[in-house]
Amino acid sequence: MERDAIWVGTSWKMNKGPAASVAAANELARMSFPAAIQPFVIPPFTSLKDVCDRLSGSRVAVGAQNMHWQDEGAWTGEISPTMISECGAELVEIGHSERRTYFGETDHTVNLKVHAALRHGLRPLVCIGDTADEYSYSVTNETLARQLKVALHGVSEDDVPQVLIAYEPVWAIGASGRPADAAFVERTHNYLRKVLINIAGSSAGSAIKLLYGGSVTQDNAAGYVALPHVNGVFVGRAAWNVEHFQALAEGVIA
Ligand SMILES: O=C(CO)[C@H](O)COP(=O)(O)O
Repeated sequence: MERDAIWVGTSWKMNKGPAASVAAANELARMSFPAAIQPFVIPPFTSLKDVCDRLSGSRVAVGAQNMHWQDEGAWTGEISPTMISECGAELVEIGHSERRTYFGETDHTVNLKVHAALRHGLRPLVCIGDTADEYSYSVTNETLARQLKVALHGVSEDDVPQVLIAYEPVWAIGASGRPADAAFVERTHNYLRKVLINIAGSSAGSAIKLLYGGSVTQDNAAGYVALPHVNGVFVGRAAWNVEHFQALAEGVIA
C-alpha cells in the first residue's frame, strides 16, 4: 500500500451476494487506478475470501465490514480477526455508525477491536461520527474527540499510523443524509488532526490517514479531497457500481 496515497474506498454494506461480488471483483482486477490513489473495497463476509482471492496481486485492497475482538471461542455469529486474516483481507472496518446504532457497538468495543486488528496485522478503518442531535447542539467536536480517544486508547505510537480514520457524520450517511459542506469538513478535519496529534504525538498523529464519508459522489469527492487533512474518501451508494467506483477514484485527482 502506498504510504502517501489518497485512499478511495467503498463498503458494499449488505449488498452483492457471492456471485455479484465475484463479478465485481473480476471487473476491479482488470481495472487500472491512478498511482496516487489507494483503492479499497469492503465486501460482505460471504464474499470476503473470493474477493480477496480475485484481487490478490491487484492494486485494490480488501477489507471486512466488522469483526470480533477475540481470536476464537463461543461467540455465535461472530467472525474473528484470524478468520479475516486467513481470507487474505488487509483492512477491517470498525465502529461504522450503522453498527453503533443498530448492533450495540460502543467506544469500548471499538477499542478492543482496534487492538485485536493490530495484533493480527490488519489495518483498522475506524469510523467516527456525530449524530444529527449532536451536530445541532454543536457538540460535534466533543463527540469526535471522545470516540477517537477511546478508539486509540493504549495503541502504541508505532502502531498508530496503521490506523485509518473515517469521519462520517451520521446525518450525512445514506439516502436520507445530506453531504456535509466543504467548510464544515475542513474545520472538522483540522480539529481531528489536532486531537490525533494530542493523542499520539506530532509524528504519529500527523501520519494517520483521515478519510471523509457520507453522501460522497462523483460530483463532490474531489472537493473534499482537496481540503487540508482529508486524505481520502469512504463511499457507499455512489461506488457500489464498479465503473462508478473507478470514475470516482479517477475524478478525485483529475
Ligand atoms: O460507510 C460508508 C461508506 O461506505 C458510509 O455509510 C457512507 O454511505 P453513503 O452515504 O451511501 O455514501
